Amino acid sequence: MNPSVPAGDAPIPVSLLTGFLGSGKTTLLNHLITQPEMKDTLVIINEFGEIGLDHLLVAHSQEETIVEMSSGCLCCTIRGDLKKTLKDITWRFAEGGRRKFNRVVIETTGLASPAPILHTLMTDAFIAERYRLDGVIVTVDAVNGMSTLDHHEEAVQQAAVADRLLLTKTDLVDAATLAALQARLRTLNPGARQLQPQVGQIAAAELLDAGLFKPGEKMPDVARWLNEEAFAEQARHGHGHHGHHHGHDHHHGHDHGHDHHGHDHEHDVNRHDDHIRAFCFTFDEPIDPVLFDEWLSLLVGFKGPNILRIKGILNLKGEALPTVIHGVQHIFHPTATLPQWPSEDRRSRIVFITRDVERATIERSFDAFMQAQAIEREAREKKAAPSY
Ligand SMILES: Nc1nc2c(ncn2[C@@H]2O[C@H](COP(=O)(O)OP(=O)(O)OP(=O)(O)O)[C@@H](O)[C@H]2O)c(=O)[nH]1
Repeated sequence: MNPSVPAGDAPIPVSLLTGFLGSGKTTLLNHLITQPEMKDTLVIINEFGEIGLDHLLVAHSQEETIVEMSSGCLCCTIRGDLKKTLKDITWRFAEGGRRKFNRVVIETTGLASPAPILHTLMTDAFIAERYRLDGVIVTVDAVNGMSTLDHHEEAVQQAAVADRLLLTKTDLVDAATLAALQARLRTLNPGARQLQPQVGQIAAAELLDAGLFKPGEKMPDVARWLNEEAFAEQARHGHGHHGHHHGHDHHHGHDHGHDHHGHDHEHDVNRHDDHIRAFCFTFDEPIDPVLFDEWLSLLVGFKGPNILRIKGILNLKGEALPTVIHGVQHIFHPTATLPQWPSEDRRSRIVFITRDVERATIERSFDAFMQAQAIEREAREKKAAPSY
């Protein structure tokens, strides 16, 4: 982050709304756009060229339809390239030289992993300078959620990178079904806040400003953002990643004509989740910034696609102030220095959500790297020292 960027030019927060087909994204958006908090928000509905998605808010979803809501929220549907749209809108939605929006919500089709969109936001120089990811909001249908997670890896990936997990259609399931889904999602992604909109009804404030930096806020709420407590809590309960809901009958008794999973698929349950790990690392001692950077580059170089998300606060040697890191797979937001430590706790803390990467692998790679570097340094120092 560049602190010299004047406040007026602060990057525009972008929320990504995604979730499996029919999980309630449109219903949610229809409620959101009427709220005063959404004034000056540009909602982009990115259909990736798909047809037949019937969006209530745009009666005829022709290419580039733009609708202005009475709340002041602007909505447009795009079929093309999101990158191009994000570039175009900075001037297309301007009046008298002033941008007409100060926040963007992107709703995307439910079938994809969100990683490519997150990468677009973080890597394209033009976009990364003007926009910043505020949060990933994922709708999970309480009726079909279990089955969707069982059968579609993209759904597992969506849940794993979410900042907010919205459990929709909870009115249609019993308490045990809901509890099992909540527990499964908590295992996948302990840090995400779980919320339950009722037929799309939820306050926009619950979803927006999910990122580290809030407009107008000097000191970000690191504890809320990192939520490492939730990771620790999850580890204490210790059921890690295996079939904690196996014994439950998540048949919910409603016949929606879709539910033929259950007993005969029991062995398949959780097969995608089995790959996902969520854990938090702490380092008591300040970390050498150069070594840390090298280690992290190595790690993401080898394991990049499987490191789904990293968030962390670092105590770097020689730095009085904490540094925050935030990455999605091998792509990192520019690191930021916070104006002060958020609490007495000066340890470095990093939360990881990974796929097929064990906590021990990361731990060992860190230790091995640091040790190897220490040995090399010692050897160099010996060489340099005068011999008597
Ligand atoms: N009972 C109930 N129905 C809901 C709820 N939320 C959404 N629905 C219904 O679920 C269906 C699908 O919702 P949509 O909002 O269209 O879902 P979507 O994710 O936008 O769907 P796609 O854009 O096709 O991926 C609609 O018939 C909604 O009315 C809820 O909380 N309770």
